[in-house]
Amino acid sequence: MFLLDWFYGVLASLGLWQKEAKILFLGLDNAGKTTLLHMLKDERLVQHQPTQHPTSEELSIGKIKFKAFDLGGHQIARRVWKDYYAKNYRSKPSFYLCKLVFATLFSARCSNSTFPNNASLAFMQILYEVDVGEYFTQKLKLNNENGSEFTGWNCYVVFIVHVVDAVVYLVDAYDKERFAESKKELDALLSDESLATVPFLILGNKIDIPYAASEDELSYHLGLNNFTTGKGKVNLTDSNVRPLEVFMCSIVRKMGYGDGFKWMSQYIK
Ligand SMILES: Nc1nc2c(ncn2[C@@H]2O[C@H](COP(=O)(O)OP(=O)(O)OP(=O)(O)O)[C@@H](O)[C@H]2O)c(=O)[nH]1
Ligand SMILES: [Mg+2]
Repeated sequence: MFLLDWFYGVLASLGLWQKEAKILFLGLDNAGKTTLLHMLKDERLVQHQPTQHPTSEELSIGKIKFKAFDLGGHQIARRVWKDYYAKNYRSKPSFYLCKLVFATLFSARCSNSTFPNNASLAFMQILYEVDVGEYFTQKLKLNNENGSEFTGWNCYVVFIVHVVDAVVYLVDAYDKERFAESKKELDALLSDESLATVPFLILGNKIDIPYAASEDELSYHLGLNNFTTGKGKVNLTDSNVRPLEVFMCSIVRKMGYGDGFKWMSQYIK
């Protein structure tokens, strides 16, 4: 499995190995989302047709999930954009109480004192792709078909659903005429309550093209000068500040985005 090994290697080098990252790739049409996704997936440069209608693609390898949304730049597609992340993805952990009857499934394996044990919690995590929060159990006396009594449990679990871990927002740094348009869409994302705590990695792509914008120029036009939180290791845990940084890159030259992902990975739990 050369490809898989290689991919794990890449994810490790980007700091994402062993992280359950759900990352949205957003940005105007033609910014390079699909190119980046496929570069991360198989290091191949593929020419893609522009996305005419909003589409999503989820890559899942091991514990890592990339969820990519190519949302097209035309007006109709953009109206759907907000609906996409607002309805389907909530960044803040949302809680729901789930009642699971594990009597038949786990009672044989658990002693009274250890249910739910690590194995059953891991099972729930895998089954529901969530973190397990608080839980409490209720002991039950149950009967087998043959009438004999055995102990079972109702287990009430609060699942923590981390729906989006980060947003990678791509901007075509060469296409200066569309900076205002890109800013408008980015502003809408940044001011949306449902994405309030989500780290944003802004990638200024296509710097291999002469006269592409510099980082300063792009940050200025996107209105981010006062909002970037610092490259390198910056601890923002107690600050209530959303991690946000701009990294310039060229996906075709395979440069720049690696540093961005490494920066972002420190904010993915
Ligand atoms: N010069 C240059 N071109 C790039 C780079 N990255 C992507 N492109 C080109 O930009 C164009 C758009 O790339 P896509 O990946 O299809 O863009 P997208 O964001 O998925 O666009 P939509 O699907 O329309 O939303 C393609 O022709 C890519 O080859 C880069 O780093 N440098
Ligand atoms: Mg695309």
